[in-house]
Amino acid sequence: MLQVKNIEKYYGNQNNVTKALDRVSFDVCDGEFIAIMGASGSGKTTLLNCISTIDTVSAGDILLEGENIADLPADRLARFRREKLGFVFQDFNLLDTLTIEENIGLALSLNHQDPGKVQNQVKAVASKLGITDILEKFPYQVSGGQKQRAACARAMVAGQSLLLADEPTGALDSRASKNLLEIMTGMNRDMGATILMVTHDAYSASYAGRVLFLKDGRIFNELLKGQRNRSVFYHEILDVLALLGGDVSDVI
Ligand SMILES: Nc1ncnc2c1ncn2[C@@H]1O[C@H](COP(=O)(O)OP(=O)(O)OP(=O)(O)O)[C@@H](O)[C@H]1O
Repeated sequence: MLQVKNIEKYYGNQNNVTKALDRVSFDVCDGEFIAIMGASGSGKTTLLNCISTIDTVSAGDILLEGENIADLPADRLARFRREKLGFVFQDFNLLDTLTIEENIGLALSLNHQDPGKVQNQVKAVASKLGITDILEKFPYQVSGGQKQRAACARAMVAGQSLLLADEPTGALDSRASKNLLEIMTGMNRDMGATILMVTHDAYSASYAGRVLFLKDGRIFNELLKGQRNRSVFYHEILDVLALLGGDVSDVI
């Protein structure tokens, strides 16, 4: 589904260059749940921004369902993002002036879909994520955990291929975080969502099936959960983080 091939990203100019990504390559298969971890400044957000077409790579290629995103003309980018990518951010990014229902259906409405059909699709996904009772409310009237579930619904309501999550539990307390991670696991396992999640948090990463560790812009290690349970996987993630060095308190 997603091929990241030897990508590099430099910031700055000739006198002051920061290499944020250094020959990063990996593939994501349809139906995978992958976490990307690394200390602050290791390149996680840069990687996500390049995959989400918000930023461009300095070298290398990113292919989503065989299509090279660097070749997309500017006028197709917004539509590409709406149709192929779903986003879940730390700070929810819901529009305050729209109801939860309107927020979830926004990508479909922007694609000029029939309002009746939009409503049916929104209701179907909202019911799966347990937020049917808040559809008429505005974001300020619901909890952080409910907002994030609405963001998850928005991220997959249009049948988007890939859900990109940037520190999705960052603004939630531990109970709401656990609830969201269980919802995301359900979206992955039962609804076939392919998820790429950036996180500082080993507990969040332990819900994924595979964890990629970035260090200084390069892939330092990779862990596969396989048949192990989440708690064993969590401890293995902590072991790799200890090897990664740096300020461990920063990454757990
Ligand atoms: N717009 C920019 N201009 C210049 N340098 C940048 C820019 N964005 C990021 N960088 C640099 O690129 C490197 C990678 O940054 P990035 O934000 O991707 O790291 P991160 O792993 O997401 O960190 P954090 O966990 O703190 O968000 C860092 O050295 C950072 O200072």
